[in-house]
Amino acid sequence: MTRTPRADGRIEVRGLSRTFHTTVRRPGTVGALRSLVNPQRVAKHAVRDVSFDVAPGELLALLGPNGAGKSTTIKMLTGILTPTSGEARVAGVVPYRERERNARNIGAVFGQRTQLWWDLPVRESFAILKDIYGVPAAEHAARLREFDDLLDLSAFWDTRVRHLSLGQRVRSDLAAALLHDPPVVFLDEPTIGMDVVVKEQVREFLRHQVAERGRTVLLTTHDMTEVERLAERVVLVNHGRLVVDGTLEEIRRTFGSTWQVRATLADPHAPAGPLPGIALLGREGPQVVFGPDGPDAPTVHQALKLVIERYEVTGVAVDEADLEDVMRAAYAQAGAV
Ligand SMILES: Nc1ncnc2c1ncn2[C@@H]1O[C@H](COP(=O)(O)OP(=O)(O)OP(=O)(O)O)[C@@H](O)[C@H]1O
Repeated sequence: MTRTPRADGRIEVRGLSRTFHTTVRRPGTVGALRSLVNPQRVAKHAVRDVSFDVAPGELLALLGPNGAGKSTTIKMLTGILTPTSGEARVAGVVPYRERERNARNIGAVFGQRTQLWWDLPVRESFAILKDIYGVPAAEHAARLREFDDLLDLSAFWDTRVRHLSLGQRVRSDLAAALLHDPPVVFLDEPTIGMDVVVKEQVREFLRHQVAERGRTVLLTTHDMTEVERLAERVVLVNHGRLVVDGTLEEIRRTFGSTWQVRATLADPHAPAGPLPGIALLGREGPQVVFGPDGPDAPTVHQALKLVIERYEVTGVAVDEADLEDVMRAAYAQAGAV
């Protein structure tokens, strides 16, 4: 058995901002010449005054449209970029001040590119990482066994990285990122382009790493199924700013209160009426339809429980707003800044 990580994997982000300065070319030949002599500088505020916390052992999804500032935030937390202002701590370390110390506490996987040695078989990359991080041999072997059980690595770990399929490569990257047992893991679109079976395998692995190993995970993805399967809490960013921070339940309640609970009553003549925060939307014989009533309406799961407790039912069905629609509503309402 591998031990659970000892360092406190908390992530603290306070007023974090990052501005990029780039030069733009003026149009036309004269413009190009002018730009050579007097370059036109423009400021891009990629991340603006962002604050949030991730508790040890929590999986948080950092969501936002293309260009919202997610990767720039992760780069500051991994120590690759220095913020323009604000502060961040990852497992107690300021990442961009103490890059090496931070590297020992974190694992990072960027779905679009590998951190493994392209020309080496996967297992040799693992051996090099073991030496770099000074992982004791028995611990390394035990962890590899655990990762192999969950990710089926041995089927391809003697293959050179350059010959791996995308799914095999990302599974190898995940294992490589966690071999030194970091308390904090950053995943930037880890399952992009994977087939559904491999995606589910990777999600199961991540659930296991959070629940059984107590790792803190910060995940970016554009895949709402992934968010529903993995995340309890979500931070939404848009144009570099944080626009929503809440649990999926809170976000659904605020931006997607369009659920319906349809129940079939055992007695078709039994009286039916509203419940606290729940309106009776319609009735036809034994079929009754309930929906949310007001801003303090319960979630669909709570409503389902209340309906079943209150009425004797022979069948029940639930319609819930699609998470994609909920997020669109969240951007439209909260993101219009
Ligand atoms: N090195 C850089 N120089 C200049 N501008 C940059 C640099 N890196 C990022 N940006 C800009 O900062 C903004 C935020 O980019 P970022 O990559 O953080 O977005 P993202 O939310 O990760 O997007 P995606 O979902 O497309 O990956 C974008 O407008 C991007 O063009």
